Amino acid sequence: ISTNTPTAELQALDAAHHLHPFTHAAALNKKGARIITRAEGCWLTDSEGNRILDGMAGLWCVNVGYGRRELADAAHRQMMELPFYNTFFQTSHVPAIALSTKLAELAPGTLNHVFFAGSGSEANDTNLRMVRAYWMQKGQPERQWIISRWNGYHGSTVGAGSLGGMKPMHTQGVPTIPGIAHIDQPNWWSEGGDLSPEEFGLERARQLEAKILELGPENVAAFIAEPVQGAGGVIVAPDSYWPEIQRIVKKYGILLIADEVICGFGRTGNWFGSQTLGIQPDIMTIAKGLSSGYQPIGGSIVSDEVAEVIGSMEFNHGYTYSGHPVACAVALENLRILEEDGIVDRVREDTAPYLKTKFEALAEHPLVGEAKIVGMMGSIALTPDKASRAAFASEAGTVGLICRERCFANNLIMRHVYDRMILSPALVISKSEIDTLIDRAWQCLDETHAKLKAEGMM
Ligand SMILES: Cc1ncc(COP(=O)(O)O)c(CNc2cccc(C(=O)O)c2)c1O
Repeated sequence: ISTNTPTAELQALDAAHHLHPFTHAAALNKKGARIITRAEGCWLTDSEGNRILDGMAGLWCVNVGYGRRELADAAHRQMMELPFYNTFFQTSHVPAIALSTKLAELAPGTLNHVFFAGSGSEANDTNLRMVRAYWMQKGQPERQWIISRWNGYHGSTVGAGSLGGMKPMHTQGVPTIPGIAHIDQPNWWSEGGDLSPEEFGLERARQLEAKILELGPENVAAFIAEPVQGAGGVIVAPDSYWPEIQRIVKKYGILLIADEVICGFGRTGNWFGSQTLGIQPDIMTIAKGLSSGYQPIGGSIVSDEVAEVIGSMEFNHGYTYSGHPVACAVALENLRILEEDGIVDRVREDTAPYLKTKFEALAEHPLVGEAKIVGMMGSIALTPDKASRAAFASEAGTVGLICRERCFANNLIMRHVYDRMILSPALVISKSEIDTLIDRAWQCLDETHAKLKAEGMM
């Protein structure tokens, strides 16, 4: 089979043999998957020849856009030179050395050491083991608890899935692993009630201090959080949140892990979301934009202090593909493109401000309650009543799904998270493509609104 195989045949084979992530297979197989065959810049082509504007950069990851030949060439060169060797057993290789050196240069503060993995989930599993080992090595083995947030997302391995706060992932027969506690998320739109955003931000941040005191400060190892929650619906915390979190982690001397899998590599207008939000983490989780998704790679960038402690023991952890040479070579070339094409600077100075103005104007639509965007990651909250910030009477996600279907019908990809619509385009999106994207978003919202009224759903 090939990209020229008829769609129906591809869909039948897909239904017969291929199991998809986070999918109800029987339902998908009834309608058949959409087959994406090619992509260029911000545009996808499917097996029916439709050209689709990808408002999600794949899965928040194709930061430099599709079709960058330099990345394919980097992969080919490396494959011809050294297609694989491991970094276990006292060995290393140029791609892993070069990439970790580049990341140390780009990362803020003393974040100068990189432990590689094949994905963001695996990197967060590294962090789980690393922070526990760190405190054992420091002579405080009772510091076991790791605190994270409900509706935070840190991946899908058993460890990362436990760190995350997506309850449906904790109810499939694999409970969360011991030693992980969750506090509430800083989602003012859905959970702020009558508090102002500023009051709410402080209240939610202070849940961390309350949880630390409940567990006993001497028993707490770390706090993990996304600078801006991504898969949770692009939840932008009120301005009062992060300074308070920073104060609390410093006060109790616990490690701060910033999960930059989505926020990293220009997504928020700086190299890292931590820089945009004013966070000083001890560890940063990276993946996605690290290679723009052209190769599977993730990692943990850790501080001099953490590296020194971990480095004074046999750290019994790692993966076959930790520092895979081809993945590292492609990631390095990807960072070179981001830097030399000035993409991160142009996002911050030019295209993100342009997008922000047009994106926030979506809040004028009758269906849209709030529109929040940081750099190139934004979300709108759909609501039947803006003033009360009410949820729809239908099951959460029903309206979001309708709107997503309207997007596909209009050859635009936006993700829905319950009844929020998400945007996270490639960082190379042009102003005219932003105009097209926003025009289509308005169209989708109008069609969704019409459908809801026709069906008496609002
Ligand atoms: C903040 C964060 N941390 C870790 C991971 C896990 O990375 P891997 O998937 O490479 O193991 C993620 C991944 N985020 C992610 C992955 C797949 C789908 C969606 C979605 O929003 O639909 C989001 C993420 O967003």
